[in-house]
Amino acid sequence: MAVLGTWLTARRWFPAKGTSGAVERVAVVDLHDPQDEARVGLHLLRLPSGALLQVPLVLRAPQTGLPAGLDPAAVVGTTPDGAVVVDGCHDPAFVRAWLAAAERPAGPAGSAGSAESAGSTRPAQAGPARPDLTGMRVLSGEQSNTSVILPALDPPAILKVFRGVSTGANPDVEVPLALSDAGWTGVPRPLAWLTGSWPAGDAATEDGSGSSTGHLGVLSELVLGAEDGFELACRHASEGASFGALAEDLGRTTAQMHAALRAALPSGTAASASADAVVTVLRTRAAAAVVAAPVLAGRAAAVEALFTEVARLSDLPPLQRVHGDYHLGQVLHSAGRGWSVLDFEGEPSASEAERNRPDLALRDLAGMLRSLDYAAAVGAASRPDWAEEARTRLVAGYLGETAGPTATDPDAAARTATTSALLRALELDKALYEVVYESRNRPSWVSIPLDGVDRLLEGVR
Ligand SMILES: Nc1ncnc2c1ncn2[C@@H]1O[C@H](COP(=O)(O)OP(=O)(O)O)[C@@H](O)[C@H]1O
Ligand SMILES: O=P(O)(O)O[C@H]1O[C@H](CO)[C@@H](O[C@H]2O[C@H](CO)[C@@H](O)[C@H](O)[C@H]2O)[C@H](O)[C@H]1O
Repeated sequence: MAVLGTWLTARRWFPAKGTSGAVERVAVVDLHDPQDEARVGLHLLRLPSGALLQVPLVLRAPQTGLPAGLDPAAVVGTTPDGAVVVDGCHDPAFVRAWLAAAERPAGPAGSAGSAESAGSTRPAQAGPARPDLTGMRVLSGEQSNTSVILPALDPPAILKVFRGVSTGANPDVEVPLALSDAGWTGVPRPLAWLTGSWPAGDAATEDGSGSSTGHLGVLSELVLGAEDGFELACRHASEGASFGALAEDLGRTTAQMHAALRAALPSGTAASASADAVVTVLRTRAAAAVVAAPVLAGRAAAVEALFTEVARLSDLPPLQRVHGDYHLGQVLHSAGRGWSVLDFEGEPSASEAERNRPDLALRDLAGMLRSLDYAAAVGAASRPDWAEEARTRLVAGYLGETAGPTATDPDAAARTATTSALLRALELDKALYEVVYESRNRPSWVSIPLDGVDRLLEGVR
């Protein structure tokens, strides 16, 4: 822990910025690199909040030197006995050890049935004996986790190391696996995943073993020639180019994702949501946001007034499994595949129960509407109607693909009004979350969601 020191707290993926309290190591999952004597360990650190953080490290004896091409900035420090400590995600020894230890689906995609949970007994296939790591590189973007691109693997892949680790199946393994097994091609196929165990601490374990098991990372098919949705949208905004057609297509992909989620992971609650239950969740989240970001305090009464309108709605749509943190940075666009959807982990700070809870599918659409607003701001959209056009086309694409209200439907007007009231409330909910997220992570961006909050509250008394 002394070696990690300030290196740890300065990482983009370190989630406890601005909080005090000790960070302690609770376990090390040891891995073995078949080609190197280095010690590869996945260090699991308990944060003051109780959450577990994964930090893969490679320790090398001083005389052995560093692997060729290793970024010198990946060296974290030196232990008192002289071992060089390397940030594992940058070190080929870690990737080889990970690939050797990971589980893989038995047969071709689509033949293996439904997704399994962490620690499953899905028959494993062996990993490559000598994986080709040529061109390996760590993504440097705004990520809560850490991803390593492995373009020379067969097939080309991306390894995502989960920084936040929790007991049980990680939705970012379970959901894409279920969607691909069900034949939906809008998600990159998971190729392998790693589970690990650690002492459960005070928590009671189901099997009485005193240890917890959970997913530590996933290797997925790399979408070739893909552009990140946020960068694509920002570029269109700054060039004054319409994003309408791409947004409409994204709306259709989103509706198809929701249909695939309903089919692959039925939620078991066919019943519609009650307006009271929806508003209770909205109020709880808004209250937490106001505590975390005092800049919202003056808006609390208007927020409550908008939510009260939702409490009056009847005939809400059924709940289902959703993406949970849907924004332009979670979708890729490529010429060959169109839109692909990533990252089913939900909001980074959500509890496991919150991530798996059936929800309103419109929550995802609302997230994407917020993201178009971000793209207009970050890309400094030169056309005043850029965001409005993209937003309208996104919703049109989505509703056109769902069995939404039709001209012959006698309740069409009422259902359209319910959809738009829910979308507005869910967009506000996301914007409040974003104010907290930006205050903690990118304070200079906080005005983007704050402007969104104010726009959504316009005219609300
Ligand atoms: N299968 C993939 N193919 C190509 N690029 C990917 C793939 N998965 C992720 N990426 C890239 O990695 C970035 C981060 O991935 P993501 O799963 O959203 O991680 P995080 O949860 O840390 O935000 C994406 O924005 C995208 O640029
Ligand atoms: O992708 P993550 O699961 O890590 O999501 C978190 O980080 C996102 C930032 O990368 C954050 O998204 C917010 O900023 C985006 C632009 O960078 C914007 O497109 C999104 O609409 C906005 O919410 C996300 O909220 C957070 O959970």
